[in-house]
Amino acid sequence: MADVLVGKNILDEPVHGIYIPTGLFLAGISITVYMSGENRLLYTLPVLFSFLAYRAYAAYSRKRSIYSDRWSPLELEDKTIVSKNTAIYRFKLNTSVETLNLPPGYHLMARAFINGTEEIRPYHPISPRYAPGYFDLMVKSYVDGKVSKFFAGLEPGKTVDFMGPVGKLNYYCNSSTAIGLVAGGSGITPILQVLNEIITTPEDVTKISLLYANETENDILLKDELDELVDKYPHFEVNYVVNRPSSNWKGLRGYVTKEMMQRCLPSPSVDHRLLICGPPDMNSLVLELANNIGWRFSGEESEGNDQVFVF
Ligand SMILES: Cc1cc2nc3c(=O)[nH]c(=O)nc-3n(C[C@H](O)[C@H](O)[C@H](O)COP(=O)(O)OP(=O)(O)OC[C@H]3O[C@@H](n4cnc5c(N)ncnc54)[C@H](O)[C@@H]3O)c2cc1C
Repeated sequence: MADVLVGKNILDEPVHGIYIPTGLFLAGISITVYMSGENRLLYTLPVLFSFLAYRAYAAYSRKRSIYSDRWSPLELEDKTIVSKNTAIYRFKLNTSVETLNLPPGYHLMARAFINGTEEIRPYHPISPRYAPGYFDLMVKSYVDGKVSKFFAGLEPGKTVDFMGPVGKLNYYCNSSTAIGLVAGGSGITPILQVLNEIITTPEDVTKISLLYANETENDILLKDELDELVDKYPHFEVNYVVNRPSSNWKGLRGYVTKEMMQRCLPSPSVDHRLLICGPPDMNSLVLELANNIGWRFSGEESEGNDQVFVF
């Protein structure tokens, strides 16, 4: 899996950090020796070999930032408030060229010690898979929540322990012709990962339809960003459904219904998939409706290739 590199950091990357300077150095020495006939310049070669040894050591001793079998503290770089109870937290990876490279639908475990007790919760990063040097978590804080409230109190410079990745979903480019996504509240996070994966892969032409349910219109997370994506990517569409809307709300109202699913999402078919992430009650309701419409699922915990997948 290839990592994205930004130009200014290309020399930090192991291969380029060795080949490019070596090539330039050798070309320079060869031309100078050829033009001047001064063979003593070849005595500079030990300098080159020392440089190569240093670059190779630096490249191979570089550590990954997150492991699946132990906790790693990562520094909060930035925090962006997106609604009254939700913020995006940007964490730094160990180097500016490392990418989290998390498959869509996979999450990280975050650990906090609250009143001396270890608390562990899962979170789905929402940044693009190959974002260099960082990843973003979007966390909704609950008044009586332990870890989500701990996040809300974090300031840049503080660290949080992470472990991962964890997950099951198998997604391959163009493996379905159309995908229906149903999200509720902060359940939008894994849905954004799948969406990101599809729209950042130019050859992926999967049609994506999102039905996003919330209590009020103020609870809709990243609405402007989602609407922008609809304008930019013709194969993506979104419908919002709000349970307690204001009188100005022009979108869908109430809880998700069978008619909404039939109108806003692809129909059940072997070429189509349905991915669902919301609070448990909403997931149960959507699965029941999906069953009525004709989607087939095992009724057990979702497996990676399931046509109907609940995160
Ligand atoms: C696979 C997975 C991925 C997740 N990814 C994200 C993510 O990217 N972003 C994110 O914000 N959350 C995500 N969550 C939820 C997250 O793991 C925590 O459960 C959430 O942050 C609350 O933890 P807490 O310790 O603050 O609350 P807890 O201390 O565990 O719960 C305390 C109280 O908080 C309230 N509460 C907690 N969770 C909910 C909820 N879902 N709906 C309504 N009230 C609730 C309830 O009143 C509850 O009694 C994910 C969950 C799973 C299973």
